[in-house]
Amino acid sequence: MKKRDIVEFKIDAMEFGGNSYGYVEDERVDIKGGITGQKVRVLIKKIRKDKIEGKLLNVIEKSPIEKAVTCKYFGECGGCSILSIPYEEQLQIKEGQILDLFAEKDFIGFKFLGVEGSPKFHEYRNKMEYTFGDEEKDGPLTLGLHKKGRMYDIITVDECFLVDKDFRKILKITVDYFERKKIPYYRNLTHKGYLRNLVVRKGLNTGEILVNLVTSSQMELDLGEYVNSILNLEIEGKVVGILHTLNDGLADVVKCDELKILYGRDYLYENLLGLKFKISPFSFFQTNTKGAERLYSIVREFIGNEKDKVIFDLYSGTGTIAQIVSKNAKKVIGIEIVKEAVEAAIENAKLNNITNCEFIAGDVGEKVKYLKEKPDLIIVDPPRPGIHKDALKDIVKFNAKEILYISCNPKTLVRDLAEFKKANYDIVKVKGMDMFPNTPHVETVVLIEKK
Ligand SMILES: C[S@@+](CC[C@H](N)C(=O)[O-])C[C@H]1O[C@@H](n2cnc3c(N)ncnc32)[C@H](O)[C@@H]1O
Repeated sequence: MKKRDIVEFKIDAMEFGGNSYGYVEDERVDIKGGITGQKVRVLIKKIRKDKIEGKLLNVIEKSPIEKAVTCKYFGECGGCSILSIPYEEQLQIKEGQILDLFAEKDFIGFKFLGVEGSPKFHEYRNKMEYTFGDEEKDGPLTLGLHKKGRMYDIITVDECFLVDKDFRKILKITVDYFERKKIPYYRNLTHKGYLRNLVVRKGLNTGEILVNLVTSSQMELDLGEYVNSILNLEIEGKVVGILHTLNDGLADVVKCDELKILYGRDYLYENLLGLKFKISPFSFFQTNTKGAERLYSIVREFIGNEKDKVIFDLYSGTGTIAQIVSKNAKKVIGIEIVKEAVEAAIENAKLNNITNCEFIAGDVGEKVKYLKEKPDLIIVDPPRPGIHKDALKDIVKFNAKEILYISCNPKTLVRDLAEFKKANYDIVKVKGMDMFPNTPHVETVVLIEKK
């Protein structure tokens, strides 16, 4: 086998995160995407001593496990890559992936409670970040998701069932409006153009919707007519704010240079487990509301009913977990790097009449070592890269009896658990919660205890 060869093989197994592999003449080839049992055509991209990497060109034969009904964009769109696998089997695959990763580190003797399915399998997302573009050179304006494996081609996904009807209607009216006006989209190659993203957020329990149009500052456009078209839409929810974010950053990510409120307010409210949360446009909030209610209930179950604990909530976002566990606590201290999320957390605690939570803005790696309290329980919920090794060293120094680790990446989770094990922590309980049906991702909750 050599670089640029095109090979065909059957996929042997899928790994956590969406990669899979198969064998060509006893040599393992790793690819992005793919489902166990599919016969695929693959372009060999890299041959290294320890690894051969290929690019999936197309699926020649479906896998026998692909029995579920898919959507019209399946196979072309980069989202929902395992939609064709029946949901029960998706959960089994995720369970196997978590257990494999734990086994690779020789973790044994813990209670594994399986992977719980999301209460909603379709229309579960409360936030979508759509991109403006086109599907073919100089074709009509599109607004939606990236085509699979293509950086610059965008498919309009106005029939996508990851979100509810309101999202689909807002997307459709937006793309039609700007196509009619012939407004150019921002091209990432030349950095010229205006329309960049449309971010829609909805409180699934309150019905409140926030629409955020993200553009460059290369044009000055009167957006009054667009705002009215959104406000006149017949939808189930209620649009509480229409925002205009200016972003002249070169990277293809939503970043805010300036935020203008075109209508209403720049936040929405969501209710979760009897608490009210104010969510600002750029703060982290779990994207599967019904799944988040289950995830946080698992957190409550894992920490038990013992009262008067001192709890740290590290990587606290808008303070959801801190407030949910506050009933069991004498005091909760949250640390979060996004300043506006901390401001929202403080406001949220006031809104919920919670007086025993304190939130600190900053990097866990810098702030945690200065905390004076002695925690009984430390909750960590880091982003995908996991806990920075220096922060982990400082966390361990607190000698807390229990640590509850919530992770959206079981690979970095097991890496960090191995460090906690070295510091004399034992894994007690593990449970997966599927916050992301039809995608290769899964959330894992782990309780560890000091020996
Ligand atoms: C997976 S989210 C968890 C948020 C929150 N626990 C929740 O359930 O909504 C991870 C959070 O960590 C924050 N974060 C990322 N790196 C950080 C760091 N070095 N220090 C503090 N917070 C960080 C992110 O902004 C994000 O809000």
